[in-house]
Order: sequence, then C-alpha cells, then structure tokens
Amino acid sequence: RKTVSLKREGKYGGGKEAFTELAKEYGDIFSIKLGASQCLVVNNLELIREVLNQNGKFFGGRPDFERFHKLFAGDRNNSLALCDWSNLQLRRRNLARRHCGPKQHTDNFSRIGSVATFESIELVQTLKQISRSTESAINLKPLLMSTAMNMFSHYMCNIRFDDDDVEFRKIVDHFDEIFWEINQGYAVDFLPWLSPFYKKHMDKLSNWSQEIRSFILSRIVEQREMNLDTEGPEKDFLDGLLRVLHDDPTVDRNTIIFMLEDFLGGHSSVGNLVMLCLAAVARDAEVGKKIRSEIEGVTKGKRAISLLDRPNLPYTEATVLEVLRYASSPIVPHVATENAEVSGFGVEKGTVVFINNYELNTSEKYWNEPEKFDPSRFLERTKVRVRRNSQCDSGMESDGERRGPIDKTTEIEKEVVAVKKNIPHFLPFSIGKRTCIGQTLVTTMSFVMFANIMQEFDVGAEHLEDLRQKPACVALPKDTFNLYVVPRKH
Ligand code: HEM
Repeated sequence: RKTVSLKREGKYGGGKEAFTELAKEYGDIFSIKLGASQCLVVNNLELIREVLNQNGKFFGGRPDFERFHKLFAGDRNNSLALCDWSNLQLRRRNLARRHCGPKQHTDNFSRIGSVATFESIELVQTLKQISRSTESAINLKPLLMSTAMNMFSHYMCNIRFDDDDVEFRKIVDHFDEIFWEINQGYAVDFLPWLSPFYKKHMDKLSNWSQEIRSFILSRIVEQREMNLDTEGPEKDFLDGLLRVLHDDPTVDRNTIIFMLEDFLGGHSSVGNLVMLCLAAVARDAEVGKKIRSEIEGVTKGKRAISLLDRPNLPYTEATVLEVLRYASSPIVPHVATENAEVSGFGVEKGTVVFINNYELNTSEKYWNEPEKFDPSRFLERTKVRVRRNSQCDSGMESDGERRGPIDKTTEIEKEVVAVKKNIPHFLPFSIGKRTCIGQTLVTTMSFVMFANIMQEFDVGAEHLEDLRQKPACVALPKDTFNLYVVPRKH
C-alpha cells in the first residue's frame, strides 16, 4: 500500500479537494499521516464495503475533532455523528430512527409528506409575493433555509415559526454558517496545533451554537416540558426524547438537548441541497424542461405536489440524486477500534479510515461520463402489472333482458420509467452500523420542496459561471448566488 506525504504533494491545508486529487493519482487505497493521526483513504467499492460491513466490530469509531468540542459543551459524546460507538449511541440511533427514519407506509412517513407539502405551499406563496414586487434576481437561499427549518421543527416538534420572526431567522443563519464550516474539512481538524490561528473563528462558532441552544430551549423545549404528556402514543420526536428523560434517570438532559439540536440542524442539508438542485436547473434549461413536463403530466398545474407523487415523478427525483452524486464527501471518517484488516492489509487500532464516497460517485469505473450532469442515469424502464377497470357491454342476457355495461377488472403489463433502486456503488448516505439516520428526511423533504418550486416558477440566473457546483460538497456559503424566480402561467 502506498504512503503519501501531503507535505511533499503541497496539499497541506487543501481541505477535501486534496483527497479527491490524491485518489485520482494514488488509486484504490493509500495511507497518509495527518498530524499525529495515521490515516487510510479507501477509494474503491469492494474495499469501502469491506470497511463498512466491519463497522460494528472494527471501524465504528470517529476521530476526535477538537475543533467542534466547544459546540458540544466539550463532550464529544454529546454529538451523534462525531462520538465513538457505544450503547448510548445505539439507543439514540434507535429512538431517532423511529421518528427521523420511518419506513414507507407508516404514520410518521406520511406525516413527513404532509408537513413537507404544507411548508412548500407557504414558500410558494412567499415567493409569489416577492416576485410581484421585483423583477431582479433574489437572494433565495435564506428562504429555502427557513422553509427547511420549519419542515424539521414542524415535523419533529409540532412547532413552526413566522418568516418575520427575527430571532428565528438569525438562528437559521447560524445553523447555515455552521453547516458550511463542518463541510469544509480543514487541516486544523487533524492538526490541533493550528488551533491558535483559528481562535477567533472558533469563538464565533461557539457563540453561534450557544445562541442556537438557548433558542431551542426557550422557544421549543421548555414549553413542551411544562405540558409533557407521558401517556398514549408519542406525538412527535420531541415527545419521544422528553419521555426518555422523564422515564430514565440515567439519561442526561444535555444528551437529549444536543440530540434535538443535531437533528433540527439537519435542515441545513435540505435547504442547501434544494439550492443546488435549482442551480442545476438554472445551468441547464433542458433539465428544467423535462422536470416541468413530467410535473405537468401529473398535476396539470392544479394542485401542490405531495410525497405520494414521487413514484410518478422519477426524473424530478433523479435530479436530486444526481446533485447528491456530485456532492458526496470524500472524507467520511471512521476509526479502527481494534487491530483489523482491509483487503489483507493490517490496519492498526486508532487508524482513521476515510471512506471516499466522492471518488465512488465520479469514477469512470462506475459511471458513464461521470462529469456530465445527467439525472437520467438514475432511471430505468421496468415492467409493472397494473389493474385496469374497463366497462364492457354485457350484451343480451339469457332472460332476454339487456342489462347495460358492467365493470370488469383486468390486469395488464405496463412499461414505466422508475428510479433505479439499490445502485450498489451509489452510497451517498453510507451503509452499516453508522449509516446516516437522516436520509429519509433528506430525500423526502428536498424532493417535495424542489418539485413544488419547479411547478410554480421558472428559475434562472444572470451569471451561469457562479452556479458551478463545487465538487464533493453539499454546502454553499451563507451568502451565495441570486436566482430569478419567475411565476409560471399554467
Ligand atoms: C444531503 C444530506 C445528507 C447527506 C449526504 C448525509 C450523509 C451522511 C454520511 C455519509 C454519514 C456518515 C455515515 C458513515 O459514517 O458511514 C452520515 C451520518 C449521519 N447523518 Fe447524515 N447526511 C445528510 C443529512 C442528514 C440529516 C438531515 C440528518 C438528521 C436529521 C443526518 C443525520 C446523521 C447522523 C446523526 C449521522 C451519524 C450517524 C452515526 O455516526 O451513528 N444526516 N450522514
């Protein structure tokens, strides 16, 4: 296995881009030393699966990202994504999965859909109002971010906030700034001796997170705690969390508050993802045309789009997946908790193992023309059996009376276009014991928001070059490009 020196390569401090470049150069698996950490970078499907399948036993740890400690009151176990594997983590994941990763056809899944449509309708109305007062391109991102936050708080805590609530907007901005930060993958994350140079910056992050926490406590949690109903079915995720706190004296209140904060914070990924989808449409008019004609065929422009429409809008769903493909991270970090092996190579306990999803998603080994933005790569034609009701004339009955038409149900085979399920090399949310718990929320809510905007507006931009998607990053800076959002006539 090759050992690569970032210093020699001149790639120190280059963040995530360094990993994507190195993978192209050094192939399937190589080692690097980052500060005191020995790291292994894994860039090939078989090896990635080998690591993730051993997640439970050997690779369930996370590196110690000092830079983020302050955000979690100094205790990394308070973070769901950055903590090591433990029984507490297993319990937290199970509780979160029930609410935030529900299976299709459950009540929680359909509630995600109805909340997402409700909030999308609110957004469409706001955008229509704005477009009546200006013909210029608008700063759309903050509106998407507050819509996403309302989707999350409405679904998880049965509470939503007005757009003119200044405190709410400030918190949504803070979340967005932090989301941008954690997506950068700075050298300081592995080289703590660089921290003094980042002090001002870290203090800013810490202040933002304290303001977020006091908002969540005062505007969401405390009211519910006063009226907590411990009987009957759980109303929502917040109910589930507070009941654990009520019933189990070993659970710390901070654990619960940080968990809620982590999950509410997930809204930033949805807002950013939808913004990237709209940028893709503004870049490529053909993509927009296909989405609109698909939507028009389903709703005829007469109603809002719901989650139930998703199977009939495969190209629209595929556009979200195509954006995700290009946005996947090259540095999903795991840590070997025991001495282990990958592909016969020894991996010492404590080694950081980076799963390079970006390489997986952009390699010619797995995709045709990977550089091209082409949602149709996620589509396939499949045959389905459908029941068809047809009326047919019963003709003359034996008693000589004519009874008129009767209903007959027949089954026919029909060819439909659908989104490909389970592409083995497409793992944007990873697999295994530490797989993303928010994937259902992301894929459902971003689809509903994106589709409803597309149904109601033409989207464009003045400077197309501003819209180029930065590789391997789902985050956009808080202040980013403006877009034209022009109401469509149905
Ligand atoms: C574009 C959106 C998102 C993408 C691409 C994404 C992707 C990922 C990936 C690749 C991992 C690491 C899995 C591993 O270590 O093998 C992860 C972990 C995680 N994600 Fe997401 N995620 C997204 C949004 C969300 C949202 C909205 C939430 C919550 C509401 C969420 C919650 C989590 C949590 C809690 C973990 C840590 C799980 C653990 O370590 O046990 N994610 N995500």
